[in-house]
Amino acid sequence: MEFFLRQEQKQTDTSRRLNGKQRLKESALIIALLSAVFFLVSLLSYDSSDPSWSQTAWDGPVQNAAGNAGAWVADTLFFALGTLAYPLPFLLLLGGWVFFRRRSESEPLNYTILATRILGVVLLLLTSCGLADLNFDDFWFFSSGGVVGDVLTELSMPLFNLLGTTLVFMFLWAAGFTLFTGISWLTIVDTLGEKTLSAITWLVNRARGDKPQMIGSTVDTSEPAEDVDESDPLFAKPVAKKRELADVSLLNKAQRVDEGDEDNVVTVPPVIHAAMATNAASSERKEPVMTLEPEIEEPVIAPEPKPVFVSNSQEAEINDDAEVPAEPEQVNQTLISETASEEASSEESMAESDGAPWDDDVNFGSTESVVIEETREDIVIGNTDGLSELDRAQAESVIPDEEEDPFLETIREAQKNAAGAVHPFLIKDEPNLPKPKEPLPTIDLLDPPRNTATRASDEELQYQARLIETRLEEYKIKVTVKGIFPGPVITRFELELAPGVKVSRIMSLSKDIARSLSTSAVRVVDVIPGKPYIGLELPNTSRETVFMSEVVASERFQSSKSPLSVVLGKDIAGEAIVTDLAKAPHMLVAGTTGSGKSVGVNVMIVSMLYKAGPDDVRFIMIDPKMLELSVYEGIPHLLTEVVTDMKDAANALRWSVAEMERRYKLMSALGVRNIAGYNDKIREAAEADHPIPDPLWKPGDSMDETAPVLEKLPYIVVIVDEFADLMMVVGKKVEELIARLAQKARAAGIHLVLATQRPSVDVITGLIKANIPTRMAFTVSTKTDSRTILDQGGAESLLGMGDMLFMPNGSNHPARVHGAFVNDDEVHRVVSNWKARGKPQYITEITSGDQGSDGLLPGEAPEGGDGEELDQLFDQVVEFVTESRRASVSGVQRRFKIGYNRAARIVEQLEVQGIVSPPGHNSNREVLAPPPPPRD
Ligand SMILES: Nc1ncnc2c1ncn2[C@@H]1O[C@H](COP(=O)(O)OP(=O)(O)OP(=O)(O)O)[C@@H](O)[C@H]1O
Repeated sequence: MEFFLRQEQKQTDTSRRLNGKQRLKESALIIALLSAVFFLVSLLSYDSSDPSWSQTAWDGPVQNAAGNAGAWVADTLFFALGTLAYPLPFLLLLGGWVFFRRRSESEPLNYTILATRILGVVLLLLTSCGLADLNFDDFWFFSSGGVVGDVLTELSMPLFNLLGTTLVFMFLWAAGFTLFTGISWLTIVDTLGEKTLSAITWLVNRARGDKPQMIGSTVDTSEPAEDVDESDPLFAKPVAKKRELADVSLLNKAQRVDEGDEDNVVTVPPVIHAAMATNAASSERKEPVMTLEPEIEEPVIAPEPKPVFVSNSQEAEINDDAEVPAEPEQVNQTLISETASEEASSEESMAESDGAPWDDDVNFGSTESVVIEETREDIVIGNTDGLSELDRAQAESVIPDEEEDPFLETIREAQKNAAGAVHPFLIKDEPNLPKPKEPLPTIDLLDPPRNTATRASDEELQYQARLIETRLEEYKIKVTVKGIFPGPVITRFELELAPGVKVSRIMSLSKDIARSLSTSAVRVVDVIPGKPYIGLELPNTSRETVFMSEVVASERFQSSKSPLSVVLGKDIAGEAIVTDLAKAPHMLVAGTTGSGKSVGVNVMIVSMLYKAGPDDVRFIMIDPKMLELSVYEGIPHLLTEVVTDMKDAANALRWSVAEMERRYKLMSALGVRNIAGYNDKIREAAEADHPIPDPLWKPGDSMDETAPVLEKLPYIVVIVDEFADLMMVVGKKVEELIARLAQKARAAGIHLVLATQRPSVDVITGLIKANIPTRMAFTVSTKTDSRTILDQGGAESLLGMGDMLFMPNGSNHPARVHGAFVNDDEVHRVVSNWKARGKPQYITEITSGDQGSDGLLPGEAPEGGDGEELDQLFDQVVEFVTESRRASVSGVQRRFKIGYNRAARIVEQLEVQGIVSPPGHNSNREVLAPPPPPRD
C-alpha cells in the first residue's frame, strides 16, 4: 500500500513539473518574446544618425531606445529587408508561440509540415521584399525592399519586365502563403463566393420581407414581433439566440473552424463563448466542464418566458444587442487575416482526423438552395481507397498494432530463455518463481498507459455542438447545447430542449441523428440527474484505450478499503469508476460476443487480486468456454479448479448454497448479522487468546476429540462466464440455486458474477433478474436485449470494445463506463505473481456433489435417489425414442413441442435411467433400450 501511495505522490509531483522538451519549448517562447520586443523597439526608434554599418562617422549619444545594439540591429534589418523588417518581430513571436503551443503533447514533429512552413515563410519574405521594392518608395537611405528586394528585382526585371515581375512575385507570394499556412486559395475563393451569395440571398429576402421558417414544438407564428421587449433581459437574449439559429449564413461562418480562426468561432455562438471563457482558463488537460453561466440560464429560470420569433427584417432592429454575432464582413476579414499559429493548429488537427465532419464540403441541410448548389460540386462520387465497406468497418475497429507488442516481446523472451527445452507455448507451470516481497502485487505488473488518441480541440467540439443544433432543427426540434463533456471514448453534449419538446421524440430519432451526424451510434440520455437537460453522447473520432494500470493507480481504487473493490473503467469525464462487489452484491454482465465481457470480467478479477489475498477472498470460477478463466488455474484464491463441466458447475452452486447455510448457522450462533461482524468477533477472540470453538461440530464429525476453533471466513466470489450454457445444460435447477444464493448470500459473504452473451429472457429470467440488482450491459444487438438486462434501452447504441452501461444496485440510471483493458499478458503476470506466493487448497466436495442436505432446494431429493421426479412426458419420450431409435434433444423438442431446456433435461433423465447412452464424440446418443413390443 505504501508503495502505491508513494507512487501516486510521485506521479502528482512529476505532473506539476515540465519535462525536458516542455522546458525547452517554454524557454524558446520567452526568448522569442524578448527578441521580438527588442527588434520592435530597435526598429521603431531607429535614428539615421546612430552608429551603424551605413554610417562612417557619428558622435553624440545613441538615439535608439534599444541602445547601441538596437541601432546596429535596426540598420542591418532595414538594409537587408527594407520595410519588411517591421513584420519580423511579429513573425518571431509567432514562431515562438507555434513552438510552445503544443508543449504538453508528446507527438513527434511532422517534418514535412515544418519544412513546407519554413519554405513558405522564406518565399513570403523574399517575394514581399521584391514587391515592396517595385511598389514602394525608399525610406531614409534604405531601399523599400531592402537589399534582398533590390537583388531580386534586378535579376527578374531584364527577364520579365515590370508587369511580368510583379505577376511572378504575386504568384510566388500566393504559393508561399499556401505553403506556410496550409490554407487553400480555393477555400478562400469558396468562402468569398459563399459570403457574397449569402449576402445577396439575405438582401433579396429582406427586400421581399420573407419570414424565417418556425422551429420548435411551441412555435407560435401568430405572435407579433412587436411584443418583443428588448429592454427586458428575459426576452432579449432568447431573441438573439433565435436569430443566430435562423441566420444560416452566420451559422455557416461558425462552421468554418477548419480554418482555425478562433475569433471567428468565439464571436458566433454566445452560449459556447461563455463556456469557452471558462474552459480557456482551465488547465492543459481538458477539464470536462463547459457549463454555462447565469446570464444564459436567465430564460430558463424566468416564469414562462413567451416564445418570441423574429424575422430577418426584425433582426436588424436589434442589432445593438451585446451578444450579436459578428457581421459577415468582420468575420470574413478575420478569416483571411488569421494568424499562422491558429492555422497551424487547424491544419494539424485536420491531418490527424482525416475525413472529420468539419471538412469544407460539409453540407448543412438547413442552408438555402444557393449553398446546396455550391456544395454539390464537392460531392465525392465513389470510393478512392479501394476498400470494401466491410474492410473499412473492420479497419475502424482494429486495435492499434502496438497493443500486442509487449505480449510478443514477452513471448520472444520466453522463447529465448527456454531454447532447447520444452516449447515455450506449452509451458504450463512456472518453474519455482521467487516469492515476491510485497504483500500484494505491484502496479508495475500491468502495462503502463499509453497515449492512444488525440483529443478533439475546443473548436472541433464547438463545431459539433453547432452541427447538432442544426441537424436537430432539420427534424423541427429546437435545442440549445448547454454543456460539452469530452471523455476518453465519447463526448456528451448536454442539450436544453425548447419548451414542450418531448425527449421521446429525440430518442426515437436517435438512429437518424447518428446518420445525419455521420457517427456510428448516438445515445440519448433522457435524464441527467440534477440537471434540466438531456444528453447526447457521440463517439469521439479518435478513441482512447483505458488501461487497467491507470484505473488501478487511481486514488479511488487505492483508497477503497473493501477487499471486493473492483475497477470497471472510466466514466465519460475520464474519472475512474470503482465499485464494491460486497455492496453490489451480485452482478449480471451481458453483451453480445466480442463486446468486451470477458475483458470486463478479467478486469474485475484482477482488481480483486490487487486488493485481497486468499485469506480475504476466494473464487469459484465456472467457465464452460474452457478458455476465458483457465488462466487463473493455480492461484491460491481458488476454492476448486476452474470448473468447465456443467454438471460440476451445478454441484459448485449447490456447495455454495450449503456453505451459505453453514455460514448462516455460524453467524446466528455468534449473534452477528453479517460476515464482517463474524470476522470481527473471530479476530477479537483470537486477540483475547480465547478462540471460539465450532458450535456446529458434533463428536464423530471429524477425528478430533474437541471442536475445532472457528477461523476467519473469506468472501467467496462465484464467477460464471457464459451463464447461458449452464442454464441450457442443467436447466431450471440452476435458476433456482442462483435465486436462492442471490437472495440470501450477501450476509454470508458469497457474491455472484454472472456473465452471458445471450441476454434473452430464457437465460436472464425474471427470477434471476429480481435477485441480481447490479447490471453491466455491454453492446447488445437489439433494444429488447438491452431491456432484458437493464429494463431500458441504450445498450444497443454502445460502441463495443468495453463500452458499457453500468447500473449499480438501487439505481435506475445506468452510467456510461468505458471498460478498462487488460491483456492476456498482464493477467498472466498478476497470476504468476500470486502463484509464486502460494498454492491453492482445493475443496473436493465442491464439484463432487457430496454436500449433504444443505445444498438441496426446498422439496428436492438427493440426486439419483428414489424421490427424483421424472418429467411428466418421460414415458411418452421413452416410447418415442425407443421406437424411432433416435435420441436427440432437438428431435424430442420438435416431437413434443417443448423448449430446449425441458427436452435436454428429459434426455438426461433417459441417460440416468440407462435408456440412452451418454453423448458420443459427435454428441449423438445411442438408444440402449430395446424397441417397445409391437401394438396389436
Ligand atoms: N476495455 C476495452 N478496451 C479496448 N478494447 C477492448 C476492451 N474490451 C474488449 N476489447 C476488445 O474487444 C475484444 C473482444 O473482447 P472480449 O473477448 O472480452 O469479448 P467478449 O464479449 O467476451 O466475447 P466472447 O463472448 O466472444 O468471449 C478484445 O479482444 C479486445 O480487443
